[in-house]
Amino acid sequence: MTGIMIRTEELDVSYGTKPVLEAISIAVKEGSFIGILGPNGCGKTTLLRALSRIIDPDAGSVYVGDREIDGYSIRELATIVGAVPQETAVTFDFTVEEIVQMGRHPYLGRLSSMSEEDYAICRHAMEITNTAYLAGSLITEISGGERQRVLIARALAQTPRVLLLDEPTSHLDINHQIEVLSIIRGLVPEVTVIGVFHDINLAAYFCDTVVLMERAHIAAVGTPAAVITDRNIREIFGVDMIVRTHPITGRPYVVPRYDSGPPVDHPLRVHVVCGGGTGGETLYALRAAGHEVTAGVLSANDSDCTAAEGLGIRVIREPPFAPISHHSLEEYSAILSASDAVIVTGMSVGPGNIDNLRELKCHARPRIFLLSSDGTGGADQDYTGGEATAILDGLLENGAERIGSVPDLVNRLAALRADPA
Ligand SMILES: Nc1ncnc2c1ncn2[C@@H]1O[C@H](COP(=O)(O)OP(=O)(O)OP(=O)(O)O)[C@@H](O)[C@H]1O
Repeated sequence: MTGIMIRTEELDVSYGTKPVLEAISIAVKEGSFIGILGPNGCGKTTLLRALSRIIDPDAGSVYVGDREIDGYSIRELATIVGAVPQETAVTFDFTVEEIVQMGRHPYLGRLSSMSEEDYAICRHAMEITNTAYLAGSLITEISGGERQRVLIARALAQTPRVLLLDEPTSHLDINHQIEVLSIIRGLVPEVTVIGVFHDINLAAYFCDTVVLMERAHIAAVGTPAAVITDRNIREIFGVDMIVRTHPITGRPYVVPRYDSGPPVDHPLRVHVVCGGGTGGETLYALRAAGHEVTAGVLSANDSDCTAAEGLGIRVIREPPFAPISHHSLEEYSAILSASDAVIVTGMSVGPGNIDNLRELKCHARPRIFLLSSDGTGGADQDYTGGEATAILDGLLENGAERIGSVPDLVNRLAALRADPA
């Protein structure tokens, strides 16, 4: 054994005259969990089919262990490679138990029947996939999610060394997705697993290696962190996603960067002074309403800074725990001068961010809206010995408006855009 469990060399596959895989070369290490990702129709299922010899390539080779896949008998290959197909429709009235027992067929002689050991292996496969309670049910009379788990049990009953899974969790609810993938993860490293995923986050969490495909080709291979980047996602899936590192798992995860709303005529330039999570909803709503939004000055480790950057909003930022620099204040001052409106959220104000309010006090020109859920327009907490409260009170005396909710703010700015006077 080479340490490589399954590999392809320059694999070409086509359906009729349509090339679907072109010169695919991958090597899957024994005992690893590989996730294949890619847009619809890029060839993921076809690659799995080639790896299980369901289809023959036009050119190139598939190796299982040290041998070319064609060198195995069907029966021998089925003892090594188990596959769970994407299409789970089963039309014959077999019981769940019978379906799972089919997984033992490659091990049975022509006339021999199942041994005690075969039954025990099937029971174990059903236990770990939580399908034992369905044993006597007809496969045609259980839910799609249950059927998916039964087909995984059948593949496990083959006691394969390689498990190929085509969207193993597509019919499963979130609880069963995690349960089934945890079970499959638990089979590693005794079993080498190759799975097609549509859920990038599940692949990132469960897989050691991710293969990103793009129209018949492999675009990237590597650790989830190396492959799941905003650039790769944008280029391959054609969608803007926010890619972050999960604070607990250390794995990448993606969330959509939802579209800003349709472009509006004469958008307002709106600056948001926020912090500590008070600004996220406002930033999102103002951007969705089509305004040109800026934010800051914010500390780089503030969740509002993360939210602004995730939304593609220009943000004036300082390194974590650094005071607001002269340079940032200049930039902030220039933005305030150019803004049509400034929103101050009901954030906590302390020595680290009081300069935001001090600077704003000097800028009478833009419309100022003090947004707080209690409608008072005050700071959530004032850690400045009253200075922040005094500045906000002064702004109100000079015409700043109190706003009690984000929808009210959006409506107020819409009115302002329609009638700047
Ligand atoms: N049996 C077939 N005959 C002809 N064309 C096919 C056949 N199966 C798949 N195709 C085509 O081959 C291409 C690759 O299909 P494949 O199922 O491998 O893609 P996929 O990446 O798994 O897609 P999805 O994410 O939608 O499941 C697609 O354009 C598809 O329409």
